[in-house]
Amino acid sequence: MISLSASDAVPQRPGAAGEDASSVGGIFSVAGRRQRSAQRSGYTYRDNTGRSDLAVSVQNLSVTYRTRFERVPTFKKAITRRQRAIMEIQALREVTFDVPTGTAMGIIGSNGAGKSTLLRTLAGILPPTDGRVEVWGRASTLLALGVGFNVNLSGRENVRLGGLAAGMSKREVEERADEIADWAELGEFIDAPLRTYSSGMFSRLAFSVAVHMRPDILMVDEALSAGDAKFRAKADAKMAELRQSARAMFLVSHGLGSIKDVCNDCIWLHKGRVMMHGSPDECIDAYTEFVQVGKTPSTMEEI
Ligand SMILES: Nc1ncnc2c1ncn2[C@@H]1O[C@H](COP(=O)(O)OP(=O)(O)OP(=O)(O)O)[C@@H](O)[C@H]1O
Repeated sequence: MISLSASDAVPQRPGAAGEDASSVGGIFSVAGRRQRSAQRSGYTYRDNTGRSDLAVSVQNLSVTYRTRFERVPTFKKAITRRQRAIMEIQALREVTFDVPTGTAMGIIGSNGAGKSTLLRTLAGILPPTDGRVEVWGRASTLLALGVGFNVNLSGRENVRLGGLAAGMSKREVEERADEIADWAELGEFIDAPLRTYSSGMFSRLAFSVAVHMRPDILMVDEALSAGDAKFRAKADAKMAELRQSARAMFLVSHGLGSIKDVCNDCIWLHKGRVMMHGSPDECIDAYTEFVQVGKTPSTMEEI
């Protein structure tokens, strides 16, 4: 999983070489301003009334990260002159697919395949370097756990912050803050600063905020891994419920079992390219064969 805030990488796109990735996003939920901001760059957010058949359309999408770093090759050169270097990483290469309404799409692939990058681009957090992304409806994303949270604020205050950042009005946030806090089942910790939370408590709060946005499109990136068994069961039930009401759902996971359980469509990415788009069964079969692992209980949980 990647960190949104700590990155010095810049997703490269024509005419925008200096823009910082964090300026178009950086929190677990995206709506309104961020989606409109990304709109200028090949990402188009439309309201959910535009089309009934499609939730997302991705055409020839490429994303390249550009990272600047100081290179200090020798002691002598370090004294005389620092060298600046730029590293380019092509995270997605000409990715094309459509997502009909009602789809729960699993995204699988090895480490570094481009799964999180794809999700972040669909959410409008990263602008495409090339190609187009069209999204019909409000996306609520659960990308990296707790990214965007302020650890010095209480859980309740973060709920309000998260809601506003996700594009909810102040009234909506006030109306739903208690419900979100209750669902997370944090007891009196809800009023304690986040720095006192365990990672599982963090994940409960982040998940609760994301799913209570009543998103048209829900994006989940291995978010449930930190929760305990009871929380995972509750989160699974919530995801099943959302799958009925949301226009589409995306799930990135190394747990192939959850992809199989939750999803009805799948994409297998490898080195930024789509290797296969098909049913979860087909993609998991091809992927496990490709990486030469059997479908044992442990590999279905984690590859
Ligand atoms: N902020 C960044 N700056 C520079 N390169 C990045 C950044 N984030 C991702 N990358 C690179 O982009 C490629 C795709 O990364 P990404 O995180 O999308 O893969 P992933 O499939 O989600 O991996 P994992 O399963 O390990 O979480 C990798 O080569 C990675 O090194």
